[in-house]
Amino acid sequence: MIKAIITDIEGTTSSLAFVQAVLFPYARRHLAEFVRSHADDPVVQGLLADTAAAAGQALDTEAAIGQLLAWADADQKITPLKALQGLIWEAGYRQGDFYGHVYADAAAQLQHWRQQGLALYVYSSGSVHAQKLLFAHTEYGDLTPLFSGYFDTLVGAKREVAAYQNIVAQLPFLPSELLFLSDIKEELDAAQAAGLQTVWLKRDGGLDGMGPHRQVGSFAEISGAMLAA
Ligand SMILES: CSCCC(=O)C(=O)COP(=O)(O)O
Ligand SMILES: [Mg+2]
Repeated sequence: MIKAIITDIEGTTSSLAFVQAVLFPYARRHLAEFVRSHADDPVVQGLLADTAAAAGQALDTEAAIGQLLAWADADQKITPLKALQGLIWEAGYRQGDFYGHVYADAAAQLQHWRQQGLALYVYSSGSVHAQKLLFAHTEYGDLTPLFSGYFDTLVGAKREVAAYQNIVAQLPFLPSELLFLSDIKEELDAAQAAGLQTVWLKRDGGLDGMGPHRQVGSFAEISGAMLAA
């Protein structure tokens, strides 16, 4: 029986288009100026050091900016880039430049599950800070009170089994009591290999019922029977 649900964001609770066409371009547009204007901020300095280390570069602000932009263009889920994106989006949310997109079916079902006593968690490549910002600024209001915890790439990459094992180690549930929701098959494969139950969100259709993961087109199709299994 499922006791807790862990959800992905992009393509699962929230539209791919919002992340790809709103969030990522906003962060890219402001990245160089943000880094230069926060060069004295110890948090940003730490992220630049992490960038140089990950890239095998000497520590240099302009070289780090170039590397971060290259990772952003390739949608590389490198931890210092994801952390920096979160810091840049904070200003965007605060100024009302955009809302955090959450599908209506996801907002409704998350509230329903919470009322039923299920624990809810997020696992996204976006930093925990970015996750909280998104769910705090939705058109349905602040959804962060629904969640008991957040995980990002600090537990590992989403296609690696070890990441899900690390999450399980931090939660008071058996792996089989956890349901992981994602739009990416490789993430679901990794979660399943760690013993979690899985549901594949296929929001663009193409449900074929094939393979090891149950498939749905929206959160509304995640039935009580799936949670009782
Ligand atoms: C936290 S919102 C931005 C999502 C993001 O940065 C990203 O890379 C998408 O990753 P996900 O694991 O949610 O598919
Ligand atoms: Mg996703």
